[in-house]
Amino acid sequence: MGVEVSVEGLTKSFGSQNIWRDVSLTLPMGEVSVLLGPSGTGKSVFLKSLIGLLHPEQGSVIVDGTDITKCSSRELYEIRKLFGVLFQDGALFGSMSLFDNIAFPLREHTKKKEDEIRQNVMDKIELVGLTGAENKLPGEISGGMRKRAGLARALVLDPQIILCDEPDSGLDPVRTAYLSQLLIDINAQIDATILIVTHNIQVARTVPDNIGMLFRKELVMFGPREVLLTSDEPVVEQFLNGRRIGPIGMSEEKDDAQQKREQEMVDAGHSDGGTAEDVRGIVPQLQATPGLPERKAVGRRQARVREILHTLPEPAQRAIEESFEVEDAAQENQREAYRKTQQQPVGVGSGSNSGYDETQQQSSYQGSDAQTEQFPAYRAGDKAL
Ligand SMILES: Nc1ncnc2c1ncn2[C@@H]1O[C@H](COP(=O)(O)OP(=O)(O)OP(=O)(O)O)[C@@H](O)[C@H]1O
Repeated sequence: MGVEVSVEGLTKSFGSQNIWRDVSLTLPMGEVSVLLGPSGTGKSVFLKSLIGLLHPEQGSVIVDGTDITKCSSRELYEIRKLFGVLFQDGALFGSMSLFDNIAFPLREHTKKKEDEIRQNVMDKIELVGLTGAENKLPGEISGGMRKRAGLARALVLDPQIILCDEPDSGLDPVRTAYLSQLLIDINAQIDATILIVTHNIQVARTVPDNIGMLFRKELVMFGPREVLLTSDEPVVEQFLNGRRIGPIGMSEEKDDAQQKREQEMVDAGHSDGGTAEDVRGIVPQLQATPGLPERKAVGRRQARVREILHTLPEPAQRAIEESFEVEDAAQENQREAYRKTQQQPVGVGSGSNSGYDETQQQSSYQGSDAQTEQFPAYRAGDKAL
């Protein structure tokens, strides 16, 4: 089960360069959250601050009751075991095979025997669709494969908190869709608290329970995904639609005069670079693959959000009510499909029509062959990625 991460008044600078200030948010236990923000706003710095790799000057980060900004290095070492982190570039050791890279945390942090380590590592390799590539060096595989190897390594200690820094960067849209599904399925199976940093709007719209956004050295919002997705804040609207027109510039700060000049060009018929379609608004959140347990986070989040509903903007309130209806129906389907996988098959020829379908049965997160069905293309061969 995941643990809550509570950030209060966090401020980080490098020398005289302030990155962000007074950031407060809570990653609810077992929920999936996404952090958005233009390049250079300090999203990676934020992730690194959550695991104590960087040291903010002010504020606190409470993980499982411990403030990691103030604890001893021994306590920090223990707390870090709760985390699985997928760094932006996979952060693999170039001289080690994928197998040894993925085994590294187990050899470093546990006393498991080699045959147990092998089993665990091969399970994770299969989970992310890298079977057959375990003996390759990171330099011999594609960027997308490195990313998946990094995810396998992040999962190998069965983390309670998973941090993913741009898991989709370098992946094509189809592989990104598989990765999104994989993250939701992992959440359903181990109920881990997940934070994903991404620029991918499709991921932001379909994966998380909560979304936050960093801009101009501040957290401009963080909350239920419907709040940001229905927001008419200019910065949110511009970011979601990928337009040049708005407060975000090529460098982060854009002054009023530049905004005015660009608006005049667009008014005169020049494209603003965005899609014609407005991509704000709610689309259904991804559900766990049928046959897996329901995501426990869904019910907990509904209870939590109901309590704060009256404090949210009107459009978000409406969108949340609608989301709840869709979620309730989807959860019921999920439960029903899961129940079927749990039923014992009745003897052949007994005339049973229990609906049990062995081909649908999915085993658990640990070593499931069925899990890799989420990566059929990968199973067919990893050359493509
Ligand atoms: N160790 C460091 N020392 C000094 N400056 C740093 C360090 N790490 C990051 N920075 C600076 O902090 C700022 C934010 O960097 P960060 O990588 O967190 O941005 P980001 O929002 O993740 O960007 P992107 O979306 O492009 O990955 C940048 O200006 C970067 O140069």
